Amino acid sequence: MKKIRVGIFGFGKTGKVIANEFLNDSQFALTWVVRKGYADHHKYASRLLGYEFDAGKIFSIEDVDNDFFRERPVDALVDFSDSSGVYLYKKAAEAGISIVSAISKYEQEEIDLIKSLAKYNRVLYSPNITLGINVLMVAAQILQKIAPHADIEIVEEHFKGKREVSGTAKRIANLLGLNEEEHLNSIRVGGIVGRHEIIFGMPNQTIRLQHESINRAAFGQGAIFAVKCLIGQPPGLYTMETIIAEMFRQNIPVY
Ligand SMILES: NC(=O)C1=CN([C@@H]2O[C@H](COP(=O)(O)OP(=O)(O)OC[C@H]3O[C@@H](n4cnc5c(N)ncnc54)[C@H](OP(=O)(O)O)[C@@H]3O)[C@@H](O)[C@H]2O)C=CC1
Ligand SMILES: O=C(O)C1=N[C@H](C(=O)O)C[C@H](O)C1
Repeated sequence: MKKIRVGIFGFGKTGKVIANEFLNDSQFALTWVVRKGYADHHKYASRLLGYEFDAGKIFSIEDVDNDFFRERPVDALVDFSDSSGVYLYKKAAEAGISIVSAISKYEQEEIDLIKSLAKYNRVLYSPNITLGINVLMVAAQILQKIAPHADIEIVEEHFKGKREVSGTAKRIANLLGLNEEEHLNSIRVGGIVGRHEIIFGMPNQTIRLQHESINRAAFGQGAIFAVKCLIGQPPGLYTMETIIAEMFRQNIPVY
């Protein structure tokens, strides 16, 4: 069976784990990895991750010229780099490559660029690409409608070095119509990969919806799920939330 060819932007804390998940999935062929600098330039991500075969040749963003995507065709580009990577998407989209962006925080200009590419290509954007957090986001919106008077607070916990507020938590606040300044609480401790909790406070009961990524492989499995979802789809802007919401609709229990 023809493998799904994937190229990855980013080979940092998360990108390395994402590359490993794709290398471990026989349905995929990791074709290249693009990173910002020249570290490990033209080495293979597979070898750096301990495999005995060559896959995922490493390039720098400086190598991504007008012919890069045509000379190294893939079916999907998976981005775990930096918001600046979005400015390379147009070349990929014009080469017919589906785009899965897992960048957690974009400025409006970058969102607008992604929307413009979605007019003629498949683009999936997800600030948190785990299956679990997107189930939590859909469930929270349903719960808010069921209990419209509940007090709601968001707590996000990440590793000590994460400077920015969680893009996931910002997205949750936006979905629930909450003021981030007032209802989003950030904690930075140790090596926490990512934990998000939405607390619904009512007079006589509290409901806590919580998701914890205990290994960055969760993001890799989410990216694999996302790439597979885009196969065969028409051009458009997709999100994990819309895909999971449809799965909710199809699986609501009937009593
Ligand atoms: N949506 C989701 O579920 C998740 C999203 N993320 C997001 O992924 C991003 C990366 O996170 P993390 O791995 O921790 O960050 P790191 O800083 O550890 O790694 C960033 C990587 O991106 C590379 N890079 C930077 N700029 C570019 C560019 N313009 N083009 C290509 N590569 C580039 C860096 O290259 P170099 O090595 O040369 O410096 C590095 O390899 C963040 O935005 C984070 O929020 C993370 C986890 C989950
Ligand atoms: O930087 C990270 O690691 C993560 N970033 C995303 C965010 O900011 O929401 C998603 C995940 O929580 C991990």
